[in-house]
Amino acid sequence: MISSSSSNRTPGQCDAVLSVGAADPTSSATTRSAVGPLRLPLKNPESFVARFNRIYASIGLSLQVAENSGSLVSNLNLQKTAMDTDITPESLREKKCVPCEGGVPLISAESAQQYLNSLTGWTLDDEGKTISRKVNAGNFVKAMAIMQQIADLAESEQHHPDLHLTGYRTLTIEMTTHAIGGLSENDFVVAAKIDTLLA
Ligand SMILES: C[C@H](O)[C@H](O)[C@H]1CNC2=NC(N)=NC(=O)C2=N1
Repeated sequence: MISSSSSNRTPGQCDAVLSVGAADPTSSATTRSAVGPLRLPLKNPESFVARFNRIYASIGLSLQVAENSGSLVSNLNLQKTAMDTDITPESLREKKCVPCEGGVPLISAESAQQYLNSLTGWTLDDEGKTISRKVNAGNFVKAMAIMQQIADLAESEQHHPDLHLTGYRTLTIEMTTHAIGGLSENDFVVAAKIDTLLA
């Protein structure tokens, strides 16, 4: 039975480790992983995790959810060290967004800070749910052209920013994952690719 350990959690929320390249996220063979809270469906959370692992095993992904609080803490610390060294502008640009209608890991504000180190000019909002970058495009026509480039990128990734053009040339780009009401790795992947567009 999957249970969430802490009383301030919303229903269905647990700690989870998502690994690439190893079935056992605590194994030294694990090369890449992301950790953080995950909101599970309230009905049949076990079958959600089992189905996730069946579907994504073919591309080396595995999801592990904490059964209780204590045991995962040391694993999380171990994974966090591995994850911090994995995030680079290059590694983010190489990734492709994961189709998302919920069920992707939510990235904590603390992990978001690690990701931000690989981006240019992006800031995290106070709630830790959105990252944004403000750009002076020079003039209105250039701002519109940048918006179109970002739109093409977002379509190819199937992950979309909120774009605000104000004061005729100031573009504010916001990334959040609407399906989970916060940040997922998709936001940082698109942000890194936008950085390349703007460089
Ligand atoms: C299936 C498809 O990936 C989803 O509907 C996408 C589309 N683009 C999206 N973009 C963003 N920013 N958040 C989402 O949750 C989202 N959902």
